[in-house]
Formats: sequence, structure tokens, C-alpha cells
Amino acid sequence: MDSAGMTINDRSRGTTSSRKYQEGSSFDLTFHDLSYIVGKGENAKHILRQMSGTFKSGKLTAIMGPSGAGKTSLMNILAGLKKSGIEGRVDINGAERNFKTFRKQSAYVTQQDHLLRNLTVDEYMTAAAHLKLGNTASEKDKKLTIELVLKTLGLTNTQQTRVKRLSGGECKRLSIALELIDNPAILFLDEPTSGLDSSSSLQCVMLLRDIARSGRTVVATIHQPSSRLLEHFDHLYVVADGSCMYQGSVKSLVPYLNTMNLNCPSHHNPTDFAIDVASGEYGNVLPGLIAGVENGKRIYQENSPSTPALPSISHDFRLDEGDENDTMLDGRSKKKENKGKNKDGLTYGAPFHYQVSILLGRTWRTIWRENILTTMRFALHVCISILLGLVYWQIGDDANEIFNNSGMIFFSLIFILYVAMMPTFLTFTLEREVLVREHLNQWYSLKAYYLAKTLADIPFQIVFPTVYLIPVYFMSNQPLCIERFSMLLAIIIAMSMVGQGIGLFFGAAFDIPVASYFAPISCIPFLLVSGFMLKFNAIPSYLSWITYLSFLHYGFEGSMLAIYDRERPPLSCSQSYCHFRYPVKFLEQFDLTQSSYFLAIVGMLMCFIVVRVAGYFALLFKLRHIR
Ligand SMILES: Nc1ncnc2c1ncn2[C@@H]1O[C@H](COP(=O)(O)OP(=O)(O)OP(=O)(O)O)[C@@H](O)[C@H]1O
Repeated sequence: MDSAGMTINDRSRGTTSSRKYQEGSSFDLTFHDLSYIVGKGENAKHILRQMSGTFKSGKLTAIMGPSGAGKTSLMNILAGLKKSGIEGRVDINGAERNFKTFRKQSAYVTQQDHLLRNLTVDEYMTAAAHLKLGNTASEKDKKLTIELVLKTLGLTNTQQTRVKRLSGGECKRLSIALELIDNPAILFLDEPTSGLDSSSSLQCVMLLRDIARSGRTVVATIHQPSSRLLEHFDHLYVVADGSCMYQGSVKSLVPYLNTMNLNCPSHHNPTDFAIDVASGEYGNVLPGLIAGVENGKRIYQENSPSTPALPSISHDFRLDEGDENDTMLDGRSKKKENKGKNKDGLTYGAPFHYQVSILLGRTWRTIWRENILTTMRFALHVCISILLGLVYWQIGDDANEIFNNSGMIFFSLIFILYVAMMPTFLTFTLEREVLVREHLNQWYSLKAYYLAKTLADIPFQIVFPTVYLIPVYFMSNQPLCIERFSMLLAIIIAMSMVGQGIGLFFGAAFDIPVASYFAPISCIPFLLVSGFMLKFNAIPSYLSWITYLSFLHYGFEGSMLAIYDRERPPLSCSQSYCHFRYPVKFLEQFDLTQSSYFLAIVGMLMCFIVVRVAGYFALLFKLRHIR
């Protein structure tokens, strides 16, 4: 039987390794007296107040409540994304949650679908499979897993479509599909229906219910669902002002409110009614409602006494037999929490070098597919180079034009710096959101991502400066000496890399408005102490230390030495006296006679390392404080 003809159940009966990725772990998630406090002392704010609850495997749970009630905070704490300011306990199958294992076994689908727009669905899924399933799974298994996930999520027909051409609903399903590849036991979704029309929302919720039916615990925050949408949820948890005002089945919500003399008006959407109650529009009824379910310790059941939700955890939850054929995720054996732990002791699905190589390929592909930006960058380098060549036509060997010539070289350094920096922070601030989503879900380590990003950019940082330098060098008649050309090229490439590093730092640390203002301005102090605007010995001694940090200082020094040092023969002079006929005099004028080209290169290299490391830590800080 060919792979396309195989059914879902055939797949689950496949090879051992194939089954490994189709079997799901299932966890019952319970939390006890969970409080979340931000700020200290008088400014302390209680976001969650001793809430309890239980979300069972095999069920689709909705966390509902008015805006600001604490739904996202609760879900982020349960997903293990928030760790500080928390009191209380989160258990998995009755035992205290181990953060590291838990993060590996769960997946988080963010509200916004931050996806790389230029990849096709298939390329995205393949990269995710390589990263999540690692290099020990066979290509065949990965392909089968991808086919199954896409089939289950109704994305088979979009396999060759680029993400930027997908509809909103398809993007949402792709976000879910990417996280299903490694078969998480718990799926958290933040407002999965936001931005979708009613039919796509319904489709999405039905899909989530199917996923839950396969044995997973699926928890979604949902703002104000229609009653039709809510019907598909198995379990409802209503949050009001940081407390639980209802926990139970969807159909028991209205009867529960009735018990508190809160009667939903006829023709009124019960969900809207519950939200109005939670918002305090029906008076001070919250304390009674919260007490009715003991702030989440009990599950309300109509016509029978409320059952305690805690501490007894259902370990024998069973699914209807009829569901078995419905989904791809047939593996419903209850794995123990630590069963999915990588036997190699790796935190991620793939080893470090494999992560780097997959990310490198993916990054190259996305840069290459940004063809408008890439072509424009290429054209910009060529055009500016030719323009400069025309403006400074054949001045390179003229002693009278030596200041114009050095100005042209210095301008080239600044141009290369900015043209590397600007597109980097503009594109990276967007790509950063993709990194956040994927890193949250443990696709790869930040180190692997950062190394791949650095390596992927290197060819572009070599090609663009080279393309720039060739026309202007020859048109402006610089010395026809391969050694001098190479020395100048090395300085210009280093400047491009520093510029790109600065762009990455600002893109990592700030959002676009702040980055686009501060990134260009941040270079001005370094420009002032470059040695071109002001001679080195004229810089006040208390500011001279900045010269050691100034990549423009090293760039100017290195480029002048490349062109005028090394016993360059006298320049041509069309007048009776040319003060700078001997290039060494020009170097003396700029206090460069004691300078070393080698040290200039080392200085630039150090600046490159400093900005790269700063970018890494900015990103690390951002990832740690994202939620
Ligand atoms: N770090 C924080 N510092 C101060 N206040 C915070 C912090 N995090 C959350 N809050 C506040 O806690 C409350 C609950 O926030 P949360 O995002 O959990 O609400 P929500 O129910 O998800 O709202 P929405 O549906 O509008 O997204 C809000 O009033 C929010 O301003």
C-alpha cells in the first residue's frame, strides 16, 4: 500500500518508530490554591486569588471570563511560562509538576499566528518535524507524521502553498499542526478563535475537540464565544476577577447561575449573561458564585451534589470506542509524565548541530525568498557604488584630491554600516515573534537559533560589500594592487557585519518604533570619535576611551592604512606643489603613522563579537520577560 493510500489506523499500526510519534501522552492537570501577585508591598496586585481547578485529559476545556479577569495569566502559569510571583501548586496526574518535563510534553499556541511567511506549509512542517523529532527518526516516519497531521487538520491541499497565501483559519490550523508534530500531551491555546469568522471558529473548535478526544488535555482561553461554539467544549472554567466563579459542563452553567437567583433572560446568549455576571453587572453576586464551586475546588453538576474536583484525580478516564477512528492521534495510552523524556538527556528534540543545520537551511530559504528585499539591497549597493564612482571619478591618485578621496572611503564605511543595520532590525523585530513562539514550544535552543542566524547572514555580508566595492574602487582610481583592495574589502565586510550585529541587537531588544529611532542614533558617538571628523589627539582625554569601542574608528584607521600605508609611491600632482604628494604626510595629518592595520581588524572583530553577544543577551532577556 502506498503512503497516500494508507489510513490513519494503518499508520498507527506501522513501524515501532512510526508509532512512537503517534502515541499521545495524557495528563490530568490540577491546580490548588493558585495565586499570582505582581508588584511588591503597597503596589502588590493580586491577579489570581487562590484558584483551584482540574482539566482532564480527553476533554476540551474553555477558560472563559471578561477581559482582564485573569484567563491568560492562569493559562500562562499552567503552561509553565510564568514562574515568579506564584503561590499554590500545579499537579500532573496527582504528582507535582516538573517544569522541564512538562514543557516538553505540552505545547502552547499563541493568539497571533507568528509564522514565516515565505515557507510553504510542507517546508514548515518538515523543518518542524526535523527539529522536534530529531535525527533519530527516519525520514519516512517524519513524512508519515506530517501527512497525518496535515490530513487531520484539513491542510493536505495547502501543502505546497506559501504561508503568506493561507487564509486566517488555515494559518491557525497550521499553528496547531506545527505543535502536534511531536504529539504533545497537553495543548494550550490562547484565544484560538480570535480573528476568525464564525464558521472558521466553529471548524477550529471542532478540530480541537477531536484532538482532545484522542486523549489529550486541550485548554483554550476564549473571550466571548457564541453558544453554538461553546457547545463543543466539554468543560467550562469561568474566571471572574482572578477567581473561579464556575467550573463544570457547558450545559450546567445556566442552571448553576439559577441556583444563585441569576436567571438568564430568554433570547439572551447564556455566555454573554455569564460574562455580564462575572463583570459585576448583576450586583455583588461573585462571592456566592465563587463559594458555590469553592473557587474551583468543586465541579458543579446539575441535579446532583457538586463533585469535588480535588484532590481525587481521575486516572481511568476513558474515551468512547466510537471515537477511535476519528483522528490521527490514536495513541491514547497514558504515558507517565517522564516517559517522553529524551533518553539522550537532551532538552530539545534534536541535537545542537542538527538544530543549527535545519535552522540554517530554513533561514537561507526565507532570506532568498524575500526576493524583493534581497534584489533591492543588491541593486542599492551597485547603484550607490556607481554613483559614487561618477562623483569621485578618477581622484584616487591625485594628491590634491586626497581629502575628497578619504571622505569618499569614509562615506562608504557609513553607507555599508547603515545598509546592513536598517533591514536587519526591521526584519528581525518581526522574525523575533516567530522565535518566541518556537522557543516557547522547545523547538530549539536560543544558542542554536542565534548561531544559525549569524552563519546564514555571513554570505550576504560578504557578497553585498564586494559588489559595492568593485565599481567604486576602479572608477575612483584607487591603487591597482590586489593587496590594498583586499585589505579595504576586509574592513568593509567587517563594517557590514558590525552593522548587521547592531541591527540584530536593536531588533532583539526593542520594537520597530524605538529601534528605528535609536539604532541609527546610537552610531553617532562612534562617528564623532572615528578620527575623520576630529583628529585622535584632539579628542578630550576623558572621552578617548570611546575610541576603543568605536568600530568607525577602527574602520577609518584600517581603510586609510589599506590605501595610503605600506610605502605607497608618491601620488600624482598636477600643480607645482602638493602638500600630500607623499601619502605618509596624509597619515601624519590624521595621527595614523603609529597605527596598525592588524589591530584595526582585531578591533573590528572585537566590536563584532561585542554586538553579537549583546544581541544574544538582549534576546535572552526578551524571551525570559515575554510573558
Ligand atoms: N505583569 C503584570 N503587571 C501588572 N498587571 C498585570 C500583569 N500581568 C497581568 N496584569 C493584569 O492582570 C489582569 C489579568 O490579565 P490577563 O491578561 O490574565 O487577563 P485576561 O482575562 O486574559 O484578559 P483579556 O481577555 O483582555 O486578554 C489585567 O488587569 C492585567 O492588566
